Amino acid sequence: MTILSVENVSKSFPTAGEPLDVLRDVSLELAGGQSMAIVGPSGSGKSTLLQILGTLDRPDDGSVKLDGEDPFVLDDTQLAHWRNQRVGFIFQDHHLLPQLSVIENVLVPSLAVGRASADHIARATELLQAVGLSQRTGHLPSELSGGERERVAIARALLMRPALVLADEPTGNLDRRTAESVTAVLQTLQKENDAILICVTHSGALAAAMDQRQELVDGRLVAG
Ligand SMILES: Nc1ncnc2c1ncn2[C@@H]1O[C@H](COP(=O)(O)OP(=O)(O)OP(=O)(O)O)[C@@H](O)[C@H]1O
Repeated sequence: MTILSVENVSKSFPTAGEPLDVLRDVSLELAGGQSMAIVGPSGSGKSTLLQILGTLDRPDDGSVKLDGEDPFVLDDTQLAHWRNQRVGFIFQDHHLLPQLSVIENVLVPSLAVGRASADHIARATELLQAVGLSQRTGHLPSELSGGERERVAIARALLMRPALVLADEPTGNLDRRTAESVTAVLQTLQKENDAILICVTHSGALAAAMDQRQELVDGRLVAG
């Protein structure tokens, strides 16, 4: 079973005055199939933590390991490959490519390793069925509702069977009912794939749906 192990991660940003200590000794451990919400006020460092967990930014101190492997020892090319294979990202504004169809968007992570294979296409088709969009695979993102676009983003995040799925406000732009159904889809797919899911959110409903809740307070994680 996959284990995500985060130990004493710290991160500061320079300012005109004293450096801003955004994360101080953040530690957490999650196993495959588990989910965690990270809550906290605006500016408390939630996105910074998610960026570090996704290896898009590096900690100043501490370690992030997936199954005992430290991705930060890799060079940039190896790290990009590792991230593509191991981490799925879901953003509030979905980041779909407007000129690509729904299924092409889902297949984007497979393009980093060459052409989409028949297996990738079968997986994308399955995932689009699971998120309820099997009738919309040839449509453009502009032809979908906000909730449907977020479902495409969820399918795309899971294409490569990542061990870790990171979501930044995945329901932030959605009305309550749509948010509930998107949360249910995300959770079902996360559990079926035995992935670790970490959601950064201001939404009490999304946080309540996760197995665990942690709050970032003064750069430290406290049980929420
Ligand atoms: N690259 C950077 N350089 C300097 N300061 C940064 C950088 N990235 C983030 N910060 C600062 O670090 C703090 C934490 O930002 P972060 O985006 O992680 O907060 P957040 O909790 O995700 O906020 P929100 O809920 O509003 O998205 C903020 O004060 C922000 O201005």
